[in-house]
Amino acid sequence: MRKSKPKSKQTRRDRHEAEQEEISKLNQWIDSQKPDSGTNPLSLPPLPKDAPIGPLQDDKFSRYSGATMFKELPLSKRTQDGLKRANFSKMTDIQRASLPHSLCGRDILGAAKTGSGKTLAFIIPIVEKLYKERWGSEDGVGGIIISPTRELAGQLFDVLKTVGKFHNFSAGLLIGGRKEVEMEKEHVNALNILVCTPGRLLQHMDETPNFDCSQLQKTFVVESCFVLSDLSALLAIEQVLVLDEADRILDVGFKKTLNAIVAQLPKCRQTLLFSATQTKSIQDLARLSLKDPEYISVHEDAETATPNRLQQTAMIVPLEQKLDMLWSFVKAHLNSKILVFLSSCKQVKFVFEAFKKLRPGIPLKCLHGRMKQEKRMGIYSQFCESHSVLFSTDVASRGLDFNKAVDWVVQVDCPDDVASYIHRVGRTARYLAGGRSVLFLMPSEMKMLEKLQTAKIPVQFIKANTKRLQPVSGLLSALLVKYPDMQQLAQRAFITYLRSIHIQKDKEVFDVLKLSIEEFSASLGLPMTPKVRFLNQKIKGKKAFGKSALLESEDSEKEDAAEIPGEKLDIGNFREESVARLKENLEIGDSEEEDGEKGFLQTKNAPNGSEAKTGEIEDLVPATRVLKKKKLKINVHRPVGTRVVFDEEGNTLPPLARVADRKNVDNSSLLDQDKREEYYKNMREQMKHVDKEDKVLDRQRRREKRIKEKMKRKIGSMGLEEDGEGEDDLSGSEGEGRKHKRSKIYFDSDSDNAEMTESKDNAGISTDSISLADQEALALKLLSSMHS
Ligand SMILES: Nc1ncnc2c1ncn2[C@@H]1O[C@H](COP(=O)(O)OP(=O)(O)OP(=O)(O)O)[C@@H](O)[C@H]1O
Repeated sequence: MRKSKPKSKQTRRDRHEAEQEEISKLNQWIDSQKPDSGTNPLSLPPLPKDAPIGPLQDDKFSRYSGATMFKELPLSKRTQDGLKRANFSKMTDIQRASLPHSLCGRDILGAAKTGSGKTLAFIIPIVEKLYKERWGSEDGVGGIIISPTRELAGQLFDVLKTVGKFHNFSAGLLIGGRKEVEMEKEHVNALNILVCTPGRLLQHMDETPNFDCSQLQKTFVVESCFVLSDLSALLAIEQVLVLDEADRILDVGFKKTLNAIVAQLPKCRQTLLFSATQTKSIQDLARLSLKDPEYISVHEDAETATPNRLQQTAMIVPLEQKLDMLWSFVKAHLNSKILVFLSSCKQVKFVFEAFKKLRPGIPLKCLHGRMKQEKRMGIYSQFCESHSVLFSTDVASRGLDFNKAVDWVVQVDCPDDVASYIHRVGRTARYLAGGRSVLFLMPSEMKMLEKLQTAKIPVQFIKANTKRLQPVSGLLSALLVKYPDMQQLAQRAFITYLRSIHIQKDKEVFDVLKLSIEEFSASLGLPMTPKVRFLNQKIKGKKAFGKSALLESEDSEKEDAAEIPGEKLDIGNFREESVARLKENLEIGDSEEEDGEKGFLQTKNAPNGSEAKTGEIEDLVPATRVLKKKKLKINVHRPVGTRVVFDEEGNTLPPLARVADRKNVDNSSLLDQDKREEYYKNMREQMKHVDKEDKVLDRQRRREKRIKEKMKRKIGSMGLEEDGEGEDDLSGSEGEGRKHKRSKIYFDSDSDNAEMTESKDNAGISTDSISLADQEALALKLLSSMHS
C-alpha cells in the first residue's frame, strides 16, 4: 500500500480534516440509503444515466442499492482511485448484490459462479471499513482474510494491494511453508490487514506475543477466507473476518483449526463468507456466530451452475487408457494453456516426470502440496505467464485466477464430488472469457455424469475416437527400465491412485473393485502389478483381479504409510466417518500442510470405535490450540529395541508372529524383490545390446543417406530433374522420417496447432530425454521380449 511522503503539519491537518469530512459524508450516505435487510439489490432498477451521485439537495443522498457502477457506491476516493487504476468500473452481479449490504456492516453469505468477481466483493468492504474507522499503523490488525491455500492467499493479497493502493494501511501475507515465521512474529502486530492460511494464523495466535484477538468486535467472513481485524489493539472497535472458499474452510479438513481460531475471536464481528459452492449448513453458520446474514446467491435461478461461456465435455476413458488419452490430448493442443487435474501428489509427479522425458513439445509444469513453497509460488507465476501444461492436484482447484486465461481444464481423475468439479472447471472461462473442459470418466464412474446433470451442469457426453489414440504405455515401460527412479514413482502413483479411490465417500461413483488393476499397472509401464495390501481381502475371489501374480512391494508399503500416517490397516474395515477423515487428510495434505499434520492425528483413533468417539467429543469443544504433531508416548516397560507390529485388524502381533506368518503363508515378497532386480538387470542388459544394434544401424543408415545424397548431387550436376518423392525415400533415419509427419490431431485441436512443427517439440524439455525413435524401438523390443 501507499508509502506516505513527509508532509508539513498544516498539510497533514488539512488532509485529516478532509478525510474526516469524507468519512462523515460516506457514513451519512450509507445510513440514509441502506437497503432493507433481506432485499436483493439486483432486483432494483439501475440508476438513471447522468443521475447525480452522492450528496443531493436537502441533505439527501443518491440510492446506491441497485447501482451498476463502482462510482455509484459510497466508497472513499482512495478506493475509487484504486479501482479506476485497475480498470474496474462496472460491477459484476455478485458485487452489485452484496456490496450495498456489506458496506453497511451486515454479515454476508455470498454465492456466485466461479470467476464472477467474488474477491472484490469482500476486499472492498474491508478496506472501506478500516478507512472509515481511521485505522492506523498503531491500531494493529484490523482485518483478516483466510484462504484455504497459499497460492490463493497470495492472489488475494495482490488484489488487496491493487484496491488499497492509495490507502495507508499495512498488509501482510502469512502463509505456511515459509521460513520467516520469526520475522513475521516481530511485525504481525503492526499490520492492519492479514491475508493468511488457517494454520499460519493459528500459529501466530498461539505463538506470537501480544497477538490477541479477544478485542475483535466485528468480523467479516468471505468465501473460504476469513478476514479478522485488529487482533491486538486494545482500542479495536470493529473487525472483519473473511472466509474465501467458505465451504472448504468450514469442512472437516479445517474443522479443528477453524474452531480454534473462532474461539479466540470476539462474538461481535462482521463476517463475510463467499464461495461458488456455498455452505447452507446451519451448524457451520452457528460455528461462526453469523448474525442475520444476508444470503446472496446471484446465480441460484440461472440455468447452469457453471459459467455460460464454458464448454464442458465428458468422455469414457478406461483407467488403462487414461495416460494414452492425456498424451494424445496434449500432443493435439500444443499451443494451449492446459490445466490437468490428477488425484494425488504421486500421480502428478509420475505423469509430469514421465511426460517430460517423452517430450510432447510444450513446456510442462507440476504443482502439488508436497512441493517447497518457493517452488509452488514460482510454478504458479510461470503458469500465469506462458502456454504450458500444468499437472496439479486439487491444490489449484479453487479460487486461482491465472493471469493469461486457461484454455482447457482436463480432469484425468474424477473429482470427489460435484462441488469439486465446479471449482476445477472454474479455473477457465473466468469473468468474460470462454474456456473448455474435458472430464475423463471410467465406465464405473458414469454415475458422476448423472450427478453433474442433476446439478445443472451442462456436460456434453462425447465418444473418444480411440483410433487416434497415441499409446504411451510402451514408451513408459522403456522409461522405467532406463530410469530406475521412475519405477518408484510409477509404483507410488499406482498405489496412491487405488487408495484415493478406495477411500472416496461416494461409493455410487467410486468402486475400487471395478478397476482393471493389472491393465492399469501395465499402462504406467510397470512390468508387474504391485501388491496392494489394503486390497488383499477384496481381491480374493474377485475375477477382476484374479489371475495376477502379485508382487509385494516394500517400497510401496512405506509410501502408503507416508501418505496416510497411522493407516496400516484395511481401510475397508473403517467406519464411513473414519474413511471420510482419511480422505480429508489427503486433501489437506495438498492445501495446507500444517493443518494436514493435525488432521492426521485423528486417524489414529479410527480403527477403534471408542477412541474415535473421543475425537468426536474433542470436535465439539473448540480447542484453544489445535493439536500439533502428537508426541509419541514412550512405553518404558517395553524392552528396548522391540518392534510392535499390528495385524490388518489393528491388533498387536507377538514379535515373531509376522515372520512365522510370512513363512507359512507367503514369502514371495523377498523372492519377488530378487526377481524384480533380476528382471531389471536383464532389461538393462538387453537395452545395452539394443542400443549397440541401434547405433550400428544408425551409422549404416547415415552412410547410405550420404551415398544417396552424393549420387543425387551428381545426377543434379548432370542436369537431371530432382524427384520430389525421392526426398522421402532418402530420409535417413526413422526419426528423421517421422519429423515430417504431422502430429496427430485429437479432440478439437487448436486452430494454430496444425502449424506446429517438430522443432517446437523441444521447447522446455529436460536434457535427459530420449528421442522418439529410440523410445519406440526400445519399446518394441521390450514388448516383444516381455511376450516371448
Ligand atoms: N467488476 C469487474 N470488472 C472487471 N473485471 C472484474 C471485475 N470483478 C472481477 N473481475 C475479474 O474477474 C476475474 C475473476 O474474479 P475473481 O477471482 O474475484 O472470481 P471469483 O468469483 O472469486 O472466482 P472463484 O469462485 O473461482 O474464486 C478476475 O480476473 C478479476 O480481475
